[in-house]
Amino acid sequence: MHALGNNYIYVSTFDTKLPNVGLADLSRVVSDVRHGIGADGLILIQPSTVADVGMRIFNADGSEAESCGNGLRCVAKYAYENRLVVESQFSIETKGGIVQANVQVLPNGLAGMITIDMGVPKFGPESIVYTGHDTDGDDVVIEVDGIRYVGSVVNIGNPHWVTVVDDVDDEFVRRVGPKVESDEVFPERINVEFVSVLNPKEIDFRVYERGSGVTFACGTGACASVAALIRKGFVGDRVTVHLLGGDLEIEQSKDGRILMTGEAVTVADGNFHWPA
Ligand SMILES: N[C@H](CCC[C@H](N)C(=O)O)C(=O)O
Repeated sequence: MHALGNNYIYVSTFDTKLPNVGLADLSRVVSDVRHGIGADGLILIQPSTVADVGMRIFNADGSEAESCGNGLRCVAKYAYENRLVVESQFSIETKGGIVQANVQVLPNGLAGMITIDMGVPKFGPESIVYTGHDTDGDDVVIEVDGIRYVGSVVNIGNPHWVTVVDDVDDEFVRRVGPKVESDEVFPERINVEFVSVLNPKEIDFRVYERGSGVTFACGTGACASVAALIRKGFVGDRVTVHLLGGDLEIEQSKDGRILMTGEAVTVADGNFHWPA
């Protein structure tokens, strides 16, 4: 499945037995377009004792993340269409907390747009694992090639560093993104977002994801970016985020919750033959 081109291999443990391998290895193999299938990572859809369904997400490098916005919308679509849940509104457990899904049901009974209530984000270096000292409120300064860049730190289940740029330039994202992602002040690494404010209701967005690199879209990154920009007064409380793969609608509720609405697409289903 994919959401705005951010694709993962989804395995439901409700009806599939996982091969007897480490999940990090499984994610690395299935994500490899030459030796596996090709994706930004692996997502497990599994039973939960504290929510209607559970999700675990592994990046292409095998690292496990706390949450995944695009993944949550695809999990919600799968859970609804495969009758893992009975209602169109239900809860999903992630390592980063429990979120609420709301599935738009189309006339044909399939899932349309999906809204995930991502909860209230936390802000600033104290909300993540950070070992540096170059901070200013929510912001953390990272030096790359002798230039100091300021970014807002947001924890929306997983960690993000959001920097405002005049123009989201691909070369800049690919050059600066990995150096921030793996800077020593972030022992657990971090997702890196580059945003350009077009007007109070629209931003351009690019991402260098922790563990997957440049992806077409990052749902948690879009949520983190809008939350950070609202705090700075740069945008209103309803923003269209223009990502490489398409648009997400992000809204902050009166009580500070971040709501993300967007697509989820099923590409194929079948059996993966683990190498002997
Ligand atoms: N790379 C992220 C996980 C995937 C997030 C992204 N694909 C999304 O849609 O939120 C991390 O290590 O926290």
